[in-house]
Amino acid sequence: MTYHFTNEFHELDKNLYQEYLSKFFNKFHRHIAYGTAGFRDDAQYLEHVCLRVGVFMGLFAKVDNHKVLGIQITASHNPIRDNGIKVSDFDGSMIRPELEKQLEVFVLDPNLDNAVAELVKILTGIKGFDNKNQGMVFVGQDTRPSCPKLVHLIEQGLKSVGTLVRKTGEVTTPMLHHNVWFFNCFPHNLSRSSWTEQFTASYFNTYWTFFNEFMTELGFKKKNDDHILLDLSNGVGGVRIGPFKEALQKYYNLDIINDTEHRLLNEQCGAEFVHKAQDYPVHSIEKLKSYPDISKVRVVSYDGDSDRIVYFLPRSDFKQIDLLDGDKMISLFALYFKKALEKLQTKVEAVNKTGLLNVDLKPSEWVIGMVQTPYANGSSTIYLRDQLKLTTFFSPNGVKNLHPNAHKYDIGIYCESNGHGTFLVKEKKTAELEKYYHLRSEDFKGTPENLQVLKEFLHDVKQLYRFIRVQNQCVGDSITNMLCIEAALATLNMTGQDYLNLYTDLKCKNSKVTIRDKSKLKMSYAEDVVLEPKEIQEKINAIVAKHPGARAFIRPSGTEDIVRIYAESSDSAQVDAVTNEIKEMILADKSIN
Ligand SMILES: CC(=O)N[C@H]1[C@@H](OP(=O)(O)O)O[C@H](CO)[C@@H](O)[C@@H]1O
Repeated sequence: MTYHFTNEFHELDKNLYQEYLSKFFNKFHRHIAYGTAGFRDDAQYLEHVCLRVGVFMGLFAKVDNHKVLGIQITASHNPIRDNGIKVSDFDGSMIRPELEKQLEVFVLDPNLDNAVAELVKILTGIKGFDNKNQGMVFVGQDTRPSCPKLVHLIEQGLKSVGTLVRKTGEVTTPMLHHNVWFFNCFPHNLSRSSWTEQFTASYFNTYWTFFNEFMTELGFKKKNDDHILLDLSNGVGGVRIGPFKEALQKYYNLDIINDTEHRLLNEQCGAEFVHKAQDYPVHSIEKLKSYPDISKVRVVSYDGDSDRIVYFLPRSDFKQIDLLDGDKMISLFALYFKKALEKLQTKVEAVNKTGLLNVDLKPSEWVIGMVQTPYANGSSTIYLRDQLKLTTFFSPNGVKNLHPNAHKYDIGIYCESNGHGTFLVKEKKTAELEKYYHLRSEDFKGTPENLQVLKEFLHDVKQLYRFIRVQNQCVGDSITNMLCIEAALATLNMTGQDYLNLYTDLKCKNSKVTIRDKSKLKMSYAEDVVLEPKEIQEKINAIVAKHPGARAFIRPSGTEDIVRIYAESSDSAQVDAVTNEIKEMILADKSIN
């Protein structure tokens, strides 16, 4: 194989690339796709992929000489032997769709010259691209043993095209995305040569500052018998929770389990386990038994890289849990925003009558859009659409699909049922609120009644602004979602039980089955109808028709070599029956086996 990078590429090291490529390409013996959340596989098959992703991102980084891109090595909820690669665009969100497709082509092309030439053609069409630029990429990792080697290969790929690398060490995936967003999009005093820990510290400083202000303004006081028990899935969250753990004691009695045994990553613990098994994570029961009043406890589980979160309420017999999943979380956020906007509208009208301020905010016109996947519990959609009267939209699975759909609304709230999601508020809307953030009623002159109206308006507008700033809007983030859930519950004066009672979940089951070739299944846009082979969907329809009130679908997983089966109904026996019948039908079907 020969490589003809042009000399124009800054500090190009062809030999370095050649050496690594010959060593690792032969291990690359199977098709690898950019799945639901980036590349993911058994770590031993990712060496070549890392090298290629490094070259790709190194070239993409040359679009901007002053900004940075990000790469995170993690396989999130997967077993410890797996690993994966997630990539961040300049705005801190997942890489733009056109380049995501190209990245897959780039990794699979056996001819590197070809791959580079094609990529450069595309990058040339992006404003700012200049192959003499020296880009920079932040590279983070989770706690898996395979990470150091894969990070090293990413680094070699980046360096081979002359791009600068800043290794941020063990960080959660949302922290990596935050660091990129913060450096590129938020006002700060850092430069590319600042200490890595200064970027990382910005994460705590940004979100904690706004949360702390929010809770202080609310007058929230710690209650002695309320406890939060945090399960960190033995993942990278355990490495980075420290400052939050300490600071949060101001408002909550917070205990942490499953934070340091990294070799037991995701085993019987964490958000994926709790969501799928609907069971207590390991070590939680002993801890729960030590609390005086279990009805006052909320258990919170993060996944391995801390981008997903679920809550649950324990029961006194420790046999079942009451799950508060991603659908419940966004229902709470929707309720918070709906009430906050309604209240703010009345405050705007009142303050405008005082003549002290001329406020041009129109909160009642802001559009809140809810984006869910077909895995969303049917009851949540009914609550959001019929009770809260909000727009609901169904997107394919995977944050990369939900996120852009949520961008269409003034406030776009999205989440996968498993707890992966966030809310997005248009920058223009956030700026409209920010205008009032530094105003103080003490600096105005007027009657006491008018000043009181002004004070109340400023309180509400600032609280809404702070709430928005507590959220990491790049990707789903367990830490910031937890802060937002707690801030919303405190504002709405809701207990864990009130949160659970927002609506009653239908019974549901997520199961998996392995077939010979999952790629034979061609799916509809939202991935809940099998388009090909047609007969499979007909058979599913026939099974579901036998169980009135049930809903079920199958879809090939984008992160594992399996097909997922989802079934829901108000009757759990029916859920089991539908699941089993679909499972048997799939295993017996010759067209996919
Ligand atoms: C049903 C389900 O839980 N699917 C998960 C899972 O994707 P699959 O493509 O279904 O394997 O992993 C993704 C990445 O973590 C997550 O975004 C998604 O929600």
